[in-house]
Amino acid sequence: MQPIPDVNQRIARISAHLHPPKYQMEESSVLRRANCRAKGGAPGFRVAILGAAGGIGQPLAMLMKMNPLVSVLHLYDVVNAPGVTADISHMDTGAVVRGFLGQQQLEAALTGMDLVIIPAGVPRKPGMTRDDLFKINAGIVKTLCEGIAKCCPRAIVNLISNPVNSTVPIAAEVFKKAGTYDPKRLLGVTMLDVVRANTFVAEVLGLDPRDVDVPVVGGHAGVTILPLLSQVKPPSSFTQEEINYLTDRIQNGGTEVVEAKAGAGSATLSMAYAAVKFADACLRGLRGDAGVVECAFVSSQVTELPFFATKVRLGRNGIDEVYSLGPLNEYERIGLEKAKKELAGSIEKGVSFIRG
Ligand SMILES: NC(=O)c1ccc[n+]([C@@H]2O[C@H](COP(=O)([O-])OP(=O)(O)OC[C@H]3O[C@@H](n4cnc5c(N)ncnc54)[C@H](O)[C@@H]3O)[C@@H](O)[C@H]2O)c1
Ligand SMILES: O=C(O)C[C@H](O)C(=O)O
Repeated sequence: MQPIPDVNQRIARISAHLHPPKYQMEESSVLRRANCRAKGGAPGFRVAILGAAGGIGQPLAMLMKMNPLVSVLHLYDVVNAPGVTADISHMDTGAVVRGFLGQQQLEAALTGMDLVIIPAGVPRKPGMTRDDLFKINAGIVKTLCEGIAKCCPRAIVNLISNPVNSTVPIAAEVFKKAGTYDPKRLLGVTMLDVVRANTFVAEVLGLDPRDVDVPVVGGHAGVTILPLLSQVKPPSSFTQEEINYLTDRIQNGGTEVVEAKAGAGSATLSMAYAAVKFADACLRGLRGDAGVVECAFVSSQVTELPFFATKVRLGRNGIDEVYSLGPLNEYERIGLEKAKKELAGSIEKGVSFIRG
């Protein structure tokens, strides 16, 4: 007996859903939502994660799917984006999730985005510096930023890929070349240094880390990571031994994780937590919340260097204000000179990569 036509159509539809064409995740997920009358268009921001299938990208995607400020979440990677997208999309939170695989889907992933978070690129192995990642990650960041300049030039960009001290200048140069550069919208993510500093200082002081605020300035590698222990809140005093221990541990927190993972990568879970904390601050700023202040590596006139990490106030257009360093003690002034020396070279390396 011939099946009646509308049963045939239903079978075809179900079969298409069970066996979606490999490179058409976007179309198949739109179809599925249409058929199920999924509710889209909830108020909120559109966020893309580039490198979403990686060690940072996956927990970051999960945490962003849980963020009530996010209405649309685009997950882009050159591998495994379909699996991560299918998995995350089953979470019963508001954001609509769409996956994008490979360079040919980059533009679709970026179009219309308010915030783009970039954890794409290779991580360190024991014995490597972050600068050793430049060779591979510089090109990745360049390509992704060219896509941003073309498809969502007004998006806020949170750049995680290392070496941050060079990749942020690379991104700025790409945007300048495209005529889209807005220094208020490009932020290198140094939040993990603050998260670590809060944790380690709280341990020493015997406090809850949630009650501690440590400004960390400079950049995101070794001596360029400069915790300002004289400005810790609540106001606290430390012995010289505690200052040496804390400064060293905060500056080498990344290496501590790289060594403990013994070849299996660098910080991913604490980084995803830090990235979400920072992205949430950017989204609250975009929403118009007052007094949203976090540390980030940004275009700056605080020192003679063109980029520097300090506290910044986030608003509807990205960075509303870059704060000065505040009073430093002698130990911090010496640290600042060391940090600036190394930062100058890393920034120049990023700029030259684009300018040639
Ligand atoms: N800023 C920070 O505080 C901080 C902290 C931790 C790690 N990181 C850096 O973040 C980066 C990612 O770390 P991870 O542990 O997630 O690495 P990972 O290797 O686990 O994941 C990286 C992901 O990027 C993807 N990728 C590679 N090339 C791409 C491209 N052209 N377009 C899109 N995606 C691409 C890979 O497929 C992979 O899924 C590293 O450079 C690491 O050093 C920065
Ligand atoms: O240390 C690394 O290479 C990753 C990251 O920059 C970190 O600080 O954990």
